[in-house]
Amino acid sequence: MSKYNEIKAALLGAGTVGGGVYKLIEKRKSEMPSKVQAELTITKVLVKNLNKKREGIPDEVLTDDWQEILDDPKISIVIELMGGIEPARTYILEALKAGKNVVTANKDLLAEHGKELMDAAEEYHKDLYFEAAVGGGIPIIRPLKECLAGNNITEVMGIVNGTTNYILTKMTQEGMDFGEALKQAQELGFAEADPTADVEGLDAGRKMAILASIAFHSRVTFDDVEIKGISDITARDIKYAGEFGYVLKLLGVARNVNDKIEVSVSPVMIPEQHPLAKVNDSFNAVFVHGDAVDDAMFQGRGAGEFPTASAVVGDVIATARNMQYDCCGRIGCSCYKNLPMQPVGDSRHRYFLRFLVEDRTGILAGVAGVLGNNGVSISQVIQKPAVDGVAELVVITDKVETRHLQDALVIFGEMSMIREVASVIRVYSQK
Ligand SMILES: NC(=O)C1=CN([C@@H]2O[C@H](COP(=O)(O)OP(=O)(O)OC[C@H]3O[C@@H](n4cnc5c(N)ncnc54)[C@H](OP(=O)(O)O)[C@@H]3O)[C@@H](O)[C@H]2O)C=CC1
Ligand SMILES: N[C@@H](CC=O)C(=O)O
Repeated sequence: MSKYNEIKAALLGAGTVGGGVYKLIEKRKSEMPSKVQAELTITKVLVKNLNKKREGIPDEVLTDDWQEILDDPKISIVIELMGGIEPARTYILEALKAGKNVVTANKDLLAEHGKELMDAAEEYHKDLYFEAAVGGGIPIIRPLKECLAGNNITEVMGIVNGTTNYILTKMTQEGMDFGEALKQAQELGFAEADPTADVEGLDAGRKMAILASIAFHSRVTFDDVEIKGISDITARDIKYAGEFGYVLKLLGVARNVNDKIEVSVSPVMIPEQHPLAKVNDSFNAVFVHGDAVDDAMFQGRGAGEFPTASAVVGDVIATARNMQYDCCGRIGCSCYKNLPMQPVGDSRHRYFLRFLVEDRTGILAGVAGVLGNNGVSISQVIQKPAVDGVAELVVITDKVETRHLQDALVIFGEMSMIREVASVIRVYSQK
């Protein structure tokens, strides 16, 4: 019989991440007494389908009955890895109310109901950790909440979705088509249950809402984030990016500009020499700018079984340690400000515009005229010869207020010389 007491935990979900967490806790089992002065055991695993074969998880711990976990007073940590809003939200609230600590990787839930969950954790003095919800295996939540707590953070920016970074990397480096790259990302366990959330930027939007809330101490929800995904990105856009010396990435940007917050997710052309341009495959990277630390960068695998399990198990160990010292619930909600959001039209960016135009003279002058009349100046141009009567004109603008570009786009839509504005993509520029 062990001299240590036993901390019992339950897993909700045994998919990509849940399976990884079970295996990683088993792998570290013998070291747990040294790490947390207790044995740590997963005694129950909640799943939907009891008949599915689970590699590495014994059948006897599986259950499809949440009540069995909730009613078990010996289970003191609930690890939610089912995903989605319901029943995850209800289960977490019930677990906290029943006096159990919670670890989750569920960004969908936190981006929408973060305040409600935090309030419940505070009310019942329990831990609610969610390191894996942003950046997979990268430590970023606790560094922001704890290590960087002495800073006034004004910018958080980075690549926060592994699936889209994998897709864009494969399209750029191997000329792979979008569908094939997405299929591979799904097979590798990076993608969400519905990969639309990845491809359309929703997953990254949820993560940026969570990061911005923590960084700026003001609640930002998913609805506050301006979002554009990568489903419209074509091989031609990627090729032109290369011609101009850029690499295309799905970038999340959160800024506090004079106490107004702007948060966006969109494809951005990044200079080839920028550190983010070299972050490939399922890797994520997050830049943080604080008044004391200056610039800090966090990089690592942003998705997948064991990178994500790494963050979840770190949270479970932190919770177990807090339990030993009776200090659960010490890191609660840090949103003590109520800052307004900056309207999207006010934000300033450079843009890449790709036009399909009639094959005749005067097109560049016409396009430049409309842009100029709306206060948009051009910094670079590429014109391609016509194929089947349609020519291509590509311009990169200087930094403009987004509303001015939007006004110009309306006028382009009415010009007969312009067949289509095929792409409008942001180009990276310093603050
Ligand atoms: N995959 C990744 O790389 C990352 C995922 N995350 C997040 O982690 C969470 C889990 O993701 P992932 O492991 O990929 O998801 P999966 O789809 O692979 O697994 C989900 C698991 O939850 C179970 N489940 C779903 N709904 C219910 C329910 N109503 N009752 C009981 N069990 C249920 C499923 O059961 P069954 O097996 O029976 O179907 C399955 O075991 C999500 O919130 C996701 O956003 C975070 C970071 C990275
Ligand atoms: N689907 C997500 C998984 C991790 O959060 C991603 O691809 O980043």
